[in-house]
Amino acid sequence: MTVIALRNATKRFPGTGGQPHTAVRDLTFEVAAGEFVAVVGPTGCGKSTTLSLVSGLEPASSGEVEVDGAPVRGIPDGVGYMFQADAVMPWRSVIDNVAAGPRYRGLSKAEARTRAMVWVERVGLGPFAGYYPHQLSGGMRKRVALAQTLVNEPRILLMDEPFSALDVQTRQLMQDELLRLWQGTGAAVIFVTHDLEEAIALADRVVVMTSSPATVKAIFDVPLQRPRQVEEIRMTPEFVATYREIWESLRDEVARARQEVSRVG
Ligand SMILES: Nc1ncnc2c1ncn2[C@@H]1O[C@H](COP(=O)(O)OP(=O)(O)OP(=O)(O)O)[C@@H](O)[C@H]1O
Repeated sequence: MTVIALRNATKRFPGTGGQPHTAVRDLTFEVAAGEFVAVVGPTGCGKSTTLSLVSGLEPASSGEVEVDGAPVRGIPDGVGYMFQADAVMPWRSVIDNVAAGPRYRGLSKAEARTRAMVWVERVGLGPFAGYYPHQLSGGMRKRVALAQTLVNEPRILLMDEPFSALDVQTRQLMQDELLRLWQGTGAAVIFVTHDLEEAIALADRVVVMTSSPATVKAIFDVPLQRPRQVEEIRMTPEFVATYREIWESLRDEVARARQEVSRVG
């Protein structure tokens, strides 16, 4: 069942010289329930803008963006986000950070804390429930952010380079953690990343964007079984072959974007 659909979606922002600036053009792709789609493309091509269209943070200038078959107008129900900078509140303990969403959605304090504790345990932070963010490592904070997002049981998960600030080891741990927690939720995921290895390790399909203004260049199926163990899967011949195939497509766009940057400045 298609949950997210973009059809020829274009986004133009007011440009500095009076000319509109096209951030993304004619984007067309779909994401089904329970499907994990990664979006890769050169720096600045319009990946975050794509997420803003789906989340309703920015309206499309033309074309269609639909969630559950209805045009997106404002933020649709059941959308969870995770960004590079997490939304962990420094003045709240781990449990209260995770309970904030359920509280906001009308649960009593006790109910919200009970529900939050389930997710705090699931992300492996049970013993740290009373800790404050400054007492946690970067990886632990990411776990809080993951619990904060998943406690709301989103049907759509929009992730914008959520792990890119982490060291390689912690990053792989978090990727495994994400897959473990996402599996079986039925959530449709769009995961934006610069890192093709990360995209392949996580996704069912990889959308390659062109350099700016971004459009879909190609969409690749990832022929890797689930459940996956991220460190293990990277060594397999299927992974390497998939990497080579997608990189072939992405490489030209990255080169084009670099030329563009050196031309501009
Ligand atoms: N609110 C806005 N107003 C004006 N221009 C914007 C706005 N948001 C994005 N843009 C422009 O749209 C283009 C695409 O930006 P976007 O952040 O979507 O790219 P990205 O691929 O996510 O970048 P990165 O890889 O660096 O994270 C850029 O040229 C950016 O300057």
